[in-house]
Amino acid sequence: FDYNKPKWPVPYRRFDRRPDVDSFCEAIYPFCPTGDRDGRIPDLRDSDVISVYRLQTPVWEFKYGNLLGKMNIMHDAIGFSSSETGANFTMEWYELFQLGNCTFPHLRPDVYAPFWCNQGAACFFEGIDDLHWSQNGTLEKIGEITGKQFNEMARWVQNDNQTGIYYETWTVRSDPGPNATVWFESYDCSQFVHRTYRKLSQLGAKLSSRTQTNYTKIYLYSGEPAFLGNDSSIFGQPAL
Ligand SMILES: CCCCCCCC/C=C\CCCCCCCC(=O)OC[C@@H](O)COP(=O)(O)OC[C@@H](O)CO
Repeated sequence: FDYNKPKWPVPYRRFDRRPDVDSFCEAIYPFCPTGDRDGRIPDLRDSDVISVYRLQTPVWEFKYGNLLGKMNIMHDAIGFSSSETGANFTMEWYELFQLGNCTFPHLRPDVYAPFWCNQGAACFFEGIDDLHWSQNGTLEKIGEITGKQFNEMARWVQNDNQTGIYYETWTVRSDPGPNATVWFESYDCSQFVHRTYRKLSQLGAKLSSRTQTNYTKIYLYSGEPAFLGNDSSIFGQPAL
């Protein structure tokens, strides 16, 4: 235990590689249908000038319009537009098996521990669906970056995507008050957008929004969590 490191929030756990998904997990909609199967991101010319866009729309907007937007349940993404080629791109991070699977586990008859289908991943694809983002949300230019900065960001996204695997819907804190302790941060679409903005800023990009940007959080309030052990020590699944 490192007494110099704050105990809370518990750091998000990263992994060496993304595991195969269990066939038990079913997606209602295919994940990243028009993105590259291996998550590749095209290399742009270093001298290119890329416009960067803040994208926001209600979760499931393509199916329910502004329904969840009325409850401020919003999805966040980033858009890019190359001045040299005119190509547009959307980059977002979301669940492989939808939000419900990342918010609540399954109880399976043959498995003692709660079973999660909660992988999330980055999705990069050509095109920006202007209407999808602008009609109930936001599509705002927030800056320009060079092709070189874009390419370095792309390499960072691919490593981030191989190590940050599990979507976490809940932000867990001690109480609703302003001085609450955060026990666990969420790990969702908006966190990816924040990490990417931070990486672009580290690469020297200047990004700014003319309007206040609000991000969706759902809170779970709890006393100080105690570590109980891992699944096998808690749920005692006999060796299969
Ligand atoms: C049986 C359904 C149960 C649903 C339970 C949901 C309970 C949680 C309630 C509120 C959650 C608030 C936190 C959600 C953060 C949303 C930000 C985010 O991570 O969005 C990612 C996805 O949810 C967005 O999904 P889509 O709208 O499908 O967008 C993907 C689309 O853009 C692909 O092109």
